[in-house]
Amino acid sequence: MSAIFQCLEGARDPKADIHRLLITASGGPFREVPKEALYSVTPQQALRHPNWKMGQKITIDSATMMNKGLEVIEAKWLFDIELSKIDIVVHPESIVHSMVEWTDGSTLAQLGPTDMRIMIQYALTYPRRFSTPVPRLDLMEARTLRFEPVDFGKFPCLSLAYTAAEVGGTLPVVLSSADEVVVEAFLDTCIGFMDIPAILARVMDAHEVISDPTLSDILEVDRWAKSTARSIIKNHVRSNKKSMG
Ligand SMILES: NC(=O)C1=CN([C@@H]2O[C@H](COP(=O)(O)OP(=O)(O)OC[C@H]3O[C@@H](n4cnc5c(N)ncnc54)[C@H](OP(=O)(O)O)[C@@H]3O)[C@@H](O)[C@H]2O)C=CC1
Ligand SMILES: CC(=O)[C@@H](O)[C@H](O)COP(=O)(O)O
Repeated sequence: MSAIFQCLEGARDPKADIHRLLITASGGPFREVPKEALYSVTPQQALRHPNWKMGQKITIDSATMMNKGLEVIEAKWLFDIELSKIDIVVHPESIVHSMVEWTDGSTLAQLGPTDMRIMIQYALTYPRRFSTPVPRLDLMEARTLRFEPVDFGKFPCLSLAYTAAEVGGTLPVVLSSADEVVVEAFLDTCIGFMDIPAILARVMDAHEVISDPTLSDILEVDRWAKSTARSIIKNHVRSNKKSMG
């Protein structure tokens, strides 16, 4: 989001002049793994992010690409941009941290080393910029910047996030809260990697959306989503045990 914010700096009328936001995603550890293999990947494999050293939850979210889906929801609200103007592009190098394409065909990109300390420092020092201990980006070393389309079929969490963003109300709460529980269940090897989107879809389907929620509605929906995810996981584990005899 810092990258988008930086690309928007100085724009007189961003809402009118933006053609689309391009949020970059590394593609995670399974970018080149065939979909059928994802049913048997382990938490250890999912935690091996190719570029970023992050916490366990966000690292699994990067592997399912839910992290990028959550960023789409963030961007919609942070920058007040309609969903149809928010695209994701896979960029394995994680050097371009996102881009803004303008109505005149220009595209502004924010590049930098793959290190969050720069983005966090800029959030603290804005509008000034100060030196950091982070090694500088060397494009002569990077040489190639690749961009690939997102595979929505392989990463169903992305479509769930776009659906939550489209429907709005309390559905993004359900997605985010249930995701916490489901990711934990995967890390605890209670469920498989591809059970993550399957269980999230079931929780979302079971939810009656409140379109204009109060804070207490949101807190209650957070509780409901986590409890519903837990009971689906419990039944899932129980039926797995039965099928294994
Ligand atoms: N790391 C990165 O490069 C990036 C991170 N982010 C975002 O930053 C956030 C943190 O990421 P990261 O540091 O990697 O994650 P970690 O899992 O390493 O850290 C999460 C931290 O949040 C705390 N926490 C979790 N739940 C709660 C809660 N309910 N109330 C208060 N604190 C809580 C944890 O505390 P405890 O240790 O006690 O569980 C832990 O200290 C995430 O939202 C992630 O999406 C975004 C972009 C990049
Ligand atoms: C650094 C940052 O903002 C993370 O959100 C990072 O983008 C996660 O990696 P993915 O691009 O693989 O989700």
